[in-house]
This record gives sequence, C-alpha cells and structure tokens, in this order.
Amino acid sequence: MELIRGIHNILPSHHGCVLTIGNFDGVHRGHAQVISSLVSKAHHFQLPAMLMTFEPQPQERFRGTDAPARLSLLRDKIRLLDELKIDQLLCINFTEAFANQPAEAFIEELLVKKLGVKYLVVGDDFCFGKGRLGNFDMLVAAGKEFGFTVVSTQSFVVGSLRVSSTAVREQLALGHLEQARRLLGHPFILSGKVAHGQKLGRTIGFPTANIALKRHVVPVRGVFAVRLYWDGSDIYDGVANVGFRPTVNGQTCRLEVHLFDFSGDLYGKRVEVELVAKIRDEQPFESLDALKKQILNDANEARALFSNDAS
Ligand SMILES: Cc1cc2nc3c(=O)[nH]c(=O)nc-3n(C[C@H](O)[C@H](O)[C@H](O)COP(=O)(O)O)c2cc1C
Ligand SMILES: Nc1ncnc2c1ncn2[C@@H]1O[C@H](COP(=O)(O)OP(=O)(O)OP(=O)(O)O)[C@@H](O)[C@H]1O
Repeated sequence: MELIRGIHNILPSHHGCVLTIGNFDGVHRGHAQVISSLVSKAHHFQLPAMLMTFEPQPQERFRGTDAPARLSLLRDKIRLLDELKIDQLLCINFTEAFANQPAEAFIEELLVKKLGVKYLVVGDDFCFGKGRLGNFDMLVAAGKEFGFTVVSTQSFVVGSLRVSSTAVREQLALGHLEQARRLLGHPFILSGKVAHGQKLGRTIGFPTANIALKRHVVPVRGVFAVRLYWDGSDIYDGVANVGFRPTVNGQTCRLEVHLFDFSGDLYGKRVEVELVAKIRDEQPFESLDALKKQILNDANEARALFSNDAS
C-alpha cells in the first residue's frame, strides 16, 4: 500500500482511481466490507483502489477533547488498512483551511482535477465542505457532470446492530470486549511507547510498563487482562489498568501493564496491548497496601482467564 501524506504529495501519476472517503476509525467489519467491494471495483476498472482519510479526525479538530474517543491511531489504521489490500491511502491533514473549503471546491479541485476519480463509494449520510453543506446528492449530480459513478455503501450488520465506530466505542465503554471484537473483526488494541512512571509499582511488587496514550481520548477505563505484543513476535500475558490512578493522585490517563513472569527492559519500546477481558472498574484505595492486595487478586483472575483459554 502506498501512503500519500497530504494533498501536496498527490502526483500526476495518482490521477485515475476508485475511491472511498471516511474516518475508518478502528477499521471495523463495516469498513472491511466497503473496502472489499472497492477493491473488486478497482480490479474491474483496472485502476488503483484509494482510500481518503483525515488526520486529525474532523471531530477532533472541531471538538478537541470533547471528540469521541479514538479507536485507532493513524499508525494502527495504516496497518489494518494495509491488510485489506488498499492500493493507496491518502491521508489529508485536516486543517482549518481544508475544513473551510467549499464543497464544490472539494469535488472539482480534489476529486476531479487531482484524483481523477472514476468510481466513488461513500455512505449516503456523508457530509463535507464548509458548513458540511456538501452531501450525497451533490456528489451524484457532480458525478453526472464530470463523468464518475457514485454509490452508497450497504449497511453491514452484526445481529441487528449496524456496525459503526460509535457502536464499537459504546461496547468498549461498557467493558464488553468480546462484543467489541465481534464488531471490529479483530481485537481492540492500544499502542504506544513505554515511558518512565513514578516507579512506585515495583515498590509494591508490581512493576508496570507505562504506555503513553498521547493526546487522544481512549474509549476504555478500568482493569483488564491483557496480551502485550512487542517486536512483532514476542507476546506476554499480563494485567493492566487504564485510568487516572486516584490512589496516587494521578493527573493524566495512563495505560499501565504488569506482565507475568517478565523481567526485561521495555523502556522506549513501541508495544501493542490487546485488551482481552475487563476485570473491574478503577477505584481509589486508602493505602498502597490495599491497592497491592487488590492487584494480586486482579493478577490471579487474569492468570485464571488465560489458563482457561489455553485449555
Ligand atoms: C492491575 C492494576 C490495577 C490497578 N488498579 C488501580 C486502582 O483501582 N486504583 C488506582 O488508584 N490505581 C490502580 N492502579 C495503578 C497504580 O496506582 C499504579 O500502577 C502504581 O501507583 C504504580 O505507578 P508507577 O508505574 O507510576 O510507579 C492499578 C495498576 C495495575 C497494574
Ligand atoms: N456497517 C457499515 N456498513 C456499510 N458501510 C459502512 C458501515 N460502517 C461504515 N461504513 C462506511 O464506511 C465509510 C467510512 O465510515 P466512517 O468511519 O466515516 O463511519 P462509521 O464507522 O459509521 O463511524 P461513526 O460511528 O463515527 O459514524 C463510510 O462510507 C461509511 O458509510
């Protein structure tokens, strides 16, 4: 998959494509269905399958920390989209100037002149351009004028639920990891670099790897049984907390992972943490000793869960 970072990196050779547009946050099963039909259209037209996405996600630009929690960082999105056999990923820097461009300019300058779109797949609720005045009907009309086909996506449902990034966030907030996994079609992971913490964990017998969660809002809180992936091949089981650590007056939301039977050094390493099952909500404890007792229980519960999985 070719990554095109920003409009200024679109080359004349990128002219002519079949295209879909959206956040694709989490890259769930609904997204996978859209992409698979796009890829078969691309073969039919003998053109590259291109996906246009935005960074930051538009709601993050408009609403800052009130934006919906983020399911996947750009890095994770790139990996998941690559697995779905997209040819080109166009990642547009969603600046104020980009957001304020009129819908007509988005169509004529970007879709028609720069990308030479021949076939476009978007949801029939897709809105774009200044004031979100551009809509599906406008795209259909432009398609007739400039010679491209516009089709809407067919809803992908699991049970009776339309799969969406919003639905995945809701399941994660409820701690329903298994249901979130069913909607996503892959496990939910949090990824980041291991940073230095207060180093209190080791004093209570539970050293933790602290994973910086960047600026984005995460969709989960609480204590989880986790699997940590590192270097592509190494996998460790453990127990983790996502939260503000009220017992030690934590100020920022952190992911802290205690790995079972591990004594190596992970500082500075980029890791992926799969949340396998929720154990409990985070809570304040009156002492580090009380917290230590609880973490011991959490670790036992997680170990039992993993040994049941293995048998
Ligand atoms: C499995 C697990 C569960 C935890 N649960 C809580 C909790 O319920 N409340 C809390 O205040 N902190 C909780 N913590 C966070 C601890 O306060 C924190 O890991 C400890 O203070 C060590 O911090 P440090 O890594 O910065 O040294 C938990 C940590 C782990 C690993
Ligand atoms: N369940 C689904 N079935 C079919 N198409 C879908 C489904 N979910 C998303 N799409 C389509 O995938 C593209 C990208 O979707 P996008 O990420 O913007 O929406 P979403 O997953 O529904 O998220 P949100 O819950 O934030 O609206 C859009 O064209 C959208 O219509």
